[in-house]
Amino acid sequence: MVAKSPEDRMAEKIPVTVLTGYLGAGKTTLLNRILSEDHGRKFAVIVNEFGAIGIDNDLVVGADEEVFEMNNGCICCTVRGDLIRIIEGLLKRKGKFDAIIVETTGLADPAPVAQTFFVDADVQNAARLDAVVTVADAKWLAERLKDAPEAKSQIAFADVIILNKTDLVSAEELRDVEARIRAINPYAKLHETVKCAVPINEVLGRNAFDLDRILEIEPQFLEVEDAHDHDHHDHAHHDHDDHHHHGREHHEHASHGLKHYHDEDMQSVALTIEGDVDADKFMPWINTYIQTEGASILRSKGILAFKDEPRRFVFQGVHMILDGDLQRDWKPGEKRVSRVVFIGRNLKEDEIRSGFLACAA
Ligand SMILES: Nc1nc2c(ncn2[C@@H]2O[C@H](COP(=O)(O)OP(=O)(O)OP(=O)(O)O)[C@@H](O)[C@H]2O)c(=O)[nH]1
Repeated sequence: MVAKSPEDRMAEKIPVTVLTGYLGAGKTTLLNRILSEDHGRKFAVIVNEFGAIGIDNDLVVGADEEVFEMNNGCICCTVRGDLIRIIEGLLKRKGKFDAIIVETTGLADPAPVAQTFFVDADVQNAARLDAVVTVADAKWLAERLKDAPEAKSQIAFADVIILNKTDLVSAEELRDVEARIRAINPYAKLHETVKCAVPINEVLGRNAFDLDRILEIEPQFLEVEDAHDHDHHDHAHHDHDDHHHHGREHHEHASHGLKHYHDEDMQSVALTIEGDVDADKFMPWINTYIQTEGASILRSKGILAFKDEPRRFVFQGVHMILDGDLQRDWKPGEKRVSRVVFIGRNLKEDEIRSGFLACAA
């Protein structure tokens, strides 16, 4: 038997794509595009979301794919252990799929996520980080670069950048945002898109993650600390039916020797009605609320059971722009519940709660 070259061993490792991008940029849109394409490959998908209510998982299409959900906080800190466990579990079933895709929450700093593939020995032996793919919102990125350090880190760490929603900006605005991206990351392959329309081969199988470049940005990338104290920023609270989640200030902390940033001002309000909602009450409420409070609501999503409607109503918004339609039927045996989640700064939680609960049918 001939000894295997390092290249051969590399090729045998399962490629992992980390899909990142700020809240609402289009990560799920890209993921769904990848999964719906006739690619003949089988993916395992890991989805991490901030809102703790399991809506993202529901919005991912794909009959064949296995979707693993991680809802208990941000992937870059509290649940990194979960990420390692899920990946180790997947690696034991090698051969069942061709690649792993990790969709992080919009609020994750990708550095510690990427680091997972270099500091955990079992993961490192069997998986390789293929690329960090960052979806950027052409309309909002410039604003987020000013007030959200995660957004900047996502751009800095990207091997591939999908500059999405170009339909929402002028040619001049597009040049401006592109220049801002290039000032942070001159290396990444950049694609301008509407609805993340990009050939799948531009996103997967890139073999693009460049450790040397990352060490230039983040010299401590490979340093590992044993002790790992997260008590001071346990930012997921789960009370009764509703979940909320907040902090006070921009917060920087070290994890595994790596500095990373957290926007502790960001909060989410997630609410559930155990049953139907009256569409004639809900639609005017959500439209008005989003128009008046959209500046502070970065992201909104919901899956609703409308009275006398066999299909699920799914809506989502980024600031003031709302999308919603009736999608598939509620399945037999599937419990008709109505769930919404709002993510933003200084959310008026009581107002949102009373407004939503008043829409119950
Ligand atoms: N106008 C416009 N809207 C888009 C485009 N791409 C996606 N959207 C819409 O933007 C919203 C957010 O898209 P998602 O793919 O859910 O974004 P995301 O990054 O997964 O969001 P989070 O997981 O909440 O961070 C949805 O309503 C999409 O339909 C685009 O190119 N143009």
